[in-house]
Amino acid sequence: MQAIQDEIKQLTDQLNQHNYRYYVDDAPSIPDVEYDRLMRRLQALEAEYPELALGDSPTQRVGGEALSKFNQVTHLKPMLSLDNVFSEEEFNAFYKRVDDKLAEAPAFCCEPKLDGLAVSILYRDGVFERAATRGDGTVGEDITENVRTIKSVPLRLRGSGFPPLLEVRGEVFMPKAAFEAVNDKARAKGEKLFVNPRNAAAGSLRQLDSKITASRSLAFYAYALGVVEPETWPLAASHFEQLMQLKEWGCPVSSEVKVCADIPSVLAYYQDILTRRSELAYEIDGVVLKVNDIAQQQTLGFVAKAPRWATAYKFPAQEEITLLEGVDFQVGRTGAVTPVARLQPVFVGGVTVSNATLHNADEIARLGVMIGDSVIIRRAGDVIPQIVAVVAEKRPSDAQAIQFPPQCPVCGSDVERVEGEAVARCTGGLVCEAQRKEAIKHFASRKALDIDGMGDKVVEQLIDKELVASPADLFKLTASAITMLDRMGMKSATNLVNALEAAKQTTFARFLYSLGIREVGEATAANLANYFKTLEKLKQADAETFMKVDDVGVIVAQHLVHFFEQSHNLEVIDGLLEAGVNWPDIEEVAEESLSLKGQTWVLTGTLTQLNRNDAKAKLQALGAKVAGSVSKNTDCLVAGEAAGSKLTKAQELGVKVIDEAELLAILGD
Ligand SMILES: NC(=O)c1ccc[n+]([C@@H]2O[C@H](COP(=O)([O-])OP(=O)(O)OC[C@H]3O[C@@H](n4cnc5c(N)ncnc54)[C@H](O)[C@@H]3O)[C@@H](O)[C@H]2O)c1
Ligand SMILES: [Zn+2]
Repeated sequence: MQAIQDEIKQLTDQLNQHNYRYYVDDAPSIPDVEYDRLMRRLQALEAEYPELALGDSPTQRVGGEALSKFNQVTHLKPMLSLDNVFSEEEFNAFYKRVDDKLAEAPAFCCEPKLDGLAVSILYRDGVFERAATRGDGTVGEDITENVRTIKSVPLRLRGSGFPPLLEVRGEVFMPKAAFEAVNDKARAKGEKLFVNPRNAAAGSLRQLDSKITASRSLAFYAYALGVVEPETWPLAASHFEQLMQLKEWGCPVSSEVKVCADIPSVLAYYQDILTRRSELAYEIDGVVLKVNDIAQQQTLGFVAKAPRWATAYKFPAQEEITLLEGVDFQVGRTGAVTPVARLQPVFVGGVTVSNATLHNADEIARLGVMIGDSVIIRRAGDVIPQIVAVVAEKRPSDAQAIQFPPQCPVCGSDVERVEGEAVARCTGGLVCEAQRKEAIKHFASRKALDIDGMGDKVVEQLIDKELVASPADLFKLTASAITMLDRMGMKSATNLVNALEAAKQTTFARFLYSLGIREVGEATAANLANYFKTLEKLKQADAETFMKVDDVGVIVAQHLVHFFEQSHNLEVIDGLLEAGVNWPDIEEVAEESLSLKGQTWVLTGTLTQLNRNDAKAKLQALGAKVAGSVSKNTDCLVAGEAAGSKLTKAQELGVKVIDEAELLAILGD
């Protein structure tokens, strides 16, 4: 008996604490299902041992206290909660309880259970007068100014026939799109996110500054009449007709509201809404089933905190609680190292979830999550499962911080995280199995070694069939090996071998670019080639020397140093040189003797003989800077075929313009 008493006390305290966080702070620390489990346990104990129920039992009370920062409003008629059922069996039991008390079988008005918060809005002579939260059901908070900002709430009723005093009750909620937008904004600022649209709606509505509420895109659906004065005012005799009446007066009502006459049609309604749940523009957590006939409702009456004539038939939860057992690190095809949460498997959103992405180090820091923590998982619709919060009070004493591995779990290369960047990356682009396909696609691409016929599909097959593991392997391919690929005859295979042979003849700039060093694009590669002239000199450079090159700042310099420090990268380079990749020497010319030294050139239109990148590299080799747009500082514009706005601008500014033939002459080609 003592044990039961202790458990009741513990559950009561716990639930009251959770109520406070949920209703007062708008910041629940456990998911609703967990709360519902605790509540059901307490209800079961109190039913068995009524004498042990405590005076402050949450089973007997609605919601939470009204916040004192708002003016308080006493409701003219209490705002109650709803009982709930979680299964067809429980629904049948509810139906039976209702049916037993009625002379005639009930029909139900079925409505989506919007996941927001209840508000009461008073209209006097059709004019919006006052709005309040439900609060503890008796006393709510005055949020008139905030509700006034919600566009779907009418400030004046339409038409005629409304009573002199009309209370409209309904749900204020945040549509899914607005929820995503609010959280995206908060994420960008590194602020705390709202766990779900309900919390976002509650947090946005219960603001002292109604400007904040106005900025949050809240919406409203009416779902009931409250007080009507005079009481004798003629009203429709069914709940559904009353809702349609509200709609005529200008109050928005969900278009999903429907009357179902028997059990099978109620169950079909439930299934239908559940199936379409993820398509709806707003979050719902079930359907609400209300005895439609008002006279029947009156016969049934109320229990402590809810009507007997209605119930919420809840959907499977989209948020659950589980344990973070560990974190694995996955390497993506671009080298991004992504932490993936390994979870104790949990059934949520209709599936069993055992993994969730943790995105990156910033996300881990924002959540403050540790291994061993209890975490709240959210899986809504087809969206990938997310860890939305940590249940701080459940943290075990041996919880461990999440450490990013210093080395790539796939290839062992260093993992680097550049300051100011969220993503950590494996630096072994050329050797990392995870990145192999992307690295070799890049190596073969047009601006790199430009291997004709070596498209993405070909690269993927070469790697999948294990014909190629590193760039140097490409040059060992024989035509007969290549014919093993899909749709590769002897002729195309021979062409590809020839293209590989031709691609060995390259330029130093292209070669550097082909290595895929982070943030070394073609322009930077060209600048590096021109500056260092030889691979030997470049390999030995330190960060300071790299930074003397145009376009190379601290970060790129670090990437370069890091790249050439790692022996496996040097091995790949040696392999390529051995395979015969070569380039003409860049002549050691005195800087001053460069013919285009100090000039700024711009290329536009289509060049027919040279490709744009080669033209650029050659101009740079002569000392010119090649810019992307024309300004008064431009020395010369090369206008290819079909040149457009840049040509017009150059002419306007009086900049010298030449065509491709003249360019070729200057380049000496
Ligand atoms: N996670 C937590 O810590 C925590 C704490 C407290 C409460 N809760 C959650 O809140 C629930 C209890 O809250 P509650 O008392 O507000 O009950 P409820 O949300 O289960 O049901 C009543 C409410 O449903 C809403 N509603 C939506 N659509 C409606 C419609 N068409 N017709 C009528 N009402 C509609 C109204 O706001 C009404 O007040 C719990 O079951 C739990 O899931 C969670
Ligand atoms: Zn790697």
